[in-house]
Amino acid sequence: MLMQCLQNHGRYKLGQLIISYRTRHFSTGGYMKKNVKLLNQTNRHILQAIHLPKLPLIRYTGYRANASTQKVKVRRKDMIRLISLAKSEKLVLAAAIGCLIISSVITMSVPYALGKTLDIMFDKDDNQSMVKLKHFCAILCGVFVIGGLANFGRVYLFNSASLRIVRDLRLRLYRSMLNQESAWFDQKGSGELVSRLNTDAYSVGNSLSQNLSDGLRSICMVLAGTAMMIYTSPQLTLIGTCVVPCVGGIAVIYGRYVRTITRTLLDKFADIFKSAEERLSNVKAVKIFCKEDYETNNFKNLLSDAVKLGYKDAMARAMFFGLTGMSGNVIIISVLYYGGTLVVNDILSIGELTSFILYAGYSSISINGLSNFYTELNKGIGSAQRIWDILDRKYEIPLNFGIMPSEKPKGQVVFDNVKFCFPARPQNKVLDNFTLVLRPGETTALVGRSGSGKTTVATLLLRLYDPLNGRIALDDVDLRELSPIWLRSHIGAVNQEPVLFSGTIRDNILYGLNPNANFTESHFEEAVHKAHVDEFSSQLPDGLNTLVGQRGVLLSGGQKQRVAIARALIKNPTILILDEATSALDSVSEELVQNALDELAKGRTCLTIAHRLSTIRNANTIAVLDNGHVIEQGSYEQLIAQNVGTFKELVKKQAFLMNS
Ligand SMILES: Nc1ncnc2c1ncn2[C@@H]1O[C@H](COP(=O)(O)OP(=O)(O)OP(=O)(O)O)[C@@H](O)[C@H]1O
Repeated sequence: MLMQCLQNHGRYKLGQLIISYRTRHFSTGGYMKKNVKLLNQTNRHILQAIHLPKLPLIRYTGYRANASTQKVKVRRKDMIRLISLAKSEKLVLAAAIGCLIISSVITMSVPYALGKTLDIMFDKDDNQSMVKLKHFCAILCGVFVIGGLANFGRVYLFNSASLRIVRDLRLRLYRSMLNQESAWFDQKGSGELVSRLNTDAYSVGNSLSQNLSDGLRSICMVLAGTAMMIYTSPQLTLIGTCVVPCVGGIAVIYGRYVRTITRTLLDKFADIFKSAEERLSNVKAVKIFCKEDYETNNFKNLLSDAVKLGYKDAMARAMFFGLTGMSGNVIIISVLYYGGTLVVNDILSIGELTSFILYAGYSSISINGLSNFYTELNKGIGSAQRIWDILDRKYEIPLNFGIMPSEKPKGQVVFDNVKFCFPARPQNKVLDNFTLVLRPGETTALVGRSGSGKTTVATLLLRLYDPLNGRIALDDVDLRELSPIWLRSHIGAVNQEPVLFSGTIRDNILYGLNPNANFTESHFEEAVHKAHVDEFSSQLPDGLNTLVGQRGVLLSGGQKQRVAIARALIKNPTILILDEATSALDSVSEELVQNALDELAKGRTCLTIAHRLSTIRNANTIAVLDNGHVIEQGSYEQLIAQNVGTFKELVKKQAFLMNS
C-alpha cells in the first residue's frame, strides 16, 4: 500500500514537472492564448498516459492564467486594481486617513502618559508632584477629546466612502451583467449572479473600508509603538521584535491560502444559492411533486460540502492565531524578565518599564490586527477576481455597437442559409440551411413539430444570438451591422410564457415603451382596450393599478398574455413576433384577442408561431419547419391543395384530435 502511494506520488510529481515545463515553454513565447487549448489537451493526455487524476488545467481568461509563472504578477495586479476602486473617494479617504493618524497618535500617547504619571507619583523628592499631576491630567483630558473626535471622523468617513464604493461597484457589475448576451445567461444561474452582486461586492467594499481603516490604524500603531519602544529602551525592543519575521512569514503563507479558499468557497456557495433560488422561485413544482424533504436533503448535502471546505479555512485560522498568540506570549515573558532586571539595576524606571510593556502590548495587538487586515484583503481579492471575471468579459453582442438609422425600417427580413446551434449545446444543430423571407406588411406563420426550432428563429431575429453561418438581414442590412438596441426597439414580441415584473398592470404595459418614445394616455388606453386588458382589470379593486406579484404570479396565464399583448402594442413596432401569443386564452377570449392581433399585425411584418393551425389561416405565407430548414411554403389554401405534404398531415391530425 505504502509502495503504491509512493509510486502514485512519483507519477503525480512527474506529471506536474512535465506540465510545468510545457507551461513555461509555451507561456514565454507569447503563445499563451493560441496554445492554451493545445496545452490543456496535451496536459490531459499526459495525465491520462501516466494514469493520473486531472490537475487544474490552464484557462486563458484575458490576462489571468493558472500557470505558476503568472501567479505573482496577477496578485499584484489584482491588489492594485482592488485599491484603485477607492480612487473616486480619494478626498474623503485622505480626510479619513488624517483622522486616523490623529487618533492613532493620541492612542499611542497613553502608555507614555501613564509612565510619566507613575514616575511623578513615585518621585518622593519632588514637592510639586500634585500640581504637576493636575496639569498633566488636564492636558490629557483635552487630548483625549480630540482623539475621540478624530476616531468618530475616521469611522464615519471610511464607512460612508465604502457605501459609495460598493454602490458604484454593484452598479457597474449589474450593468455589465445586463449587457451580456443571452448565451452567457444560459450557463449562469440567477442565484449565482445575485450572490456576486451581494456577497462579493460587499466583501470587496469591506476590504476597502472597515478593513482598510483598521489595517492603516494597525500600521500607524505598530510604527508609533515600535518608535516609542526604541526610544524607551533599545535593548528591550531588540528582544521584543525578534519574533516579528517569523510571524510575518506565517501571515504571508496564511494569506495566500485564505485567498484560494475564499474563491473556492464563494464559488461553492454561488452554486448552492443558484440551486436554492431555482427551487424557491418554482416552489409550486416542488410542492406538486412532494419534494420538500428531497430538496431539503439536497440542500443539506450541498451545505455539508461547503462546511467541509470551511473546516480547512477554520483549521488554517486556528493554526495561525495559535502560533501568533504563542509568539506574543514568548515576547511578554522575555520582556518581563529582562525589563525587571533593568529596573532592579536602576537602568530603567518603573514608569518607563510600564510604558514599554504597554507599547509592546499595543504593538502586538496591532500586529494581530495587521494579519486580520491581510486576511480580509485577500478575501476581498478573492471576491474581486470573481467580479473582474464579469467586468472584463468582452460582450459577444455589444449593445453600443452598430448602425442606428434615423428612419423606421421597412420591415423586410431575410434568413439566408442560416445555420445555428445554441452555445450551451454545440453538438445539437437547431437550424441548418434555413432560408425564409418575411415580407413587409405581411404575416408569415411558422409551423412544425415541437422542438423543431420555431422559437429559435424568433430569438435570432431579435439578435439574442448570432447565427454560426449564413446571414439574417433587415432591409438588406446584416443584423450584425445594426445596433441591437435600434433593432429591438422596432420589434415587438409576445411569447408563449410572458414574463411580467413586480409592479402594477400599468407599469408592466408601460415597460413596452421605447426609451425616449412619446407617451400619450390615449395611446395607452388604446393598447389596454385592444388587448382586452380592461375586461379583467375593471373587475379588480385597483383596476390597472393592481399589483401583479413577482413574475406576475397574481394573474392568470391568460391575463398575463393579454398584458404582454398590450405591452407589445404600446411599442408600435415595425416587426411583430407572436410566439403562441394566444395559447393561454380560452376560446372566447382567443377569438377576441386574435381579432385584435390581426388588427395589430396589419401593415407590420409579422412572424407568427403557432401550434393551433386554425389561428394562422389568414397568414400570407405558412412555412413548415423540419430538420432545421423550411420543407414546405405557401398560403393555407396552397398547402392544403397539395396531394401530400407535412402541413396537410398536420391539419388532418389536428382536425382528428379536435373531433375525437
Ligand atoms: N437556450 C438553449 N440552449 C440550448 N438548447 C436550446 C435552448 N433553447 C432551446 N434549445 C433547444 O433548441 C431546440 C429548438 O428549440 P425551440 O424552442 O426553438 O423549438 P420550438 O420549435 O419553438 O418548440 P415548441 O413548439 O415546443 O415551442 C430544442 O431542441 C431545444 O431543446
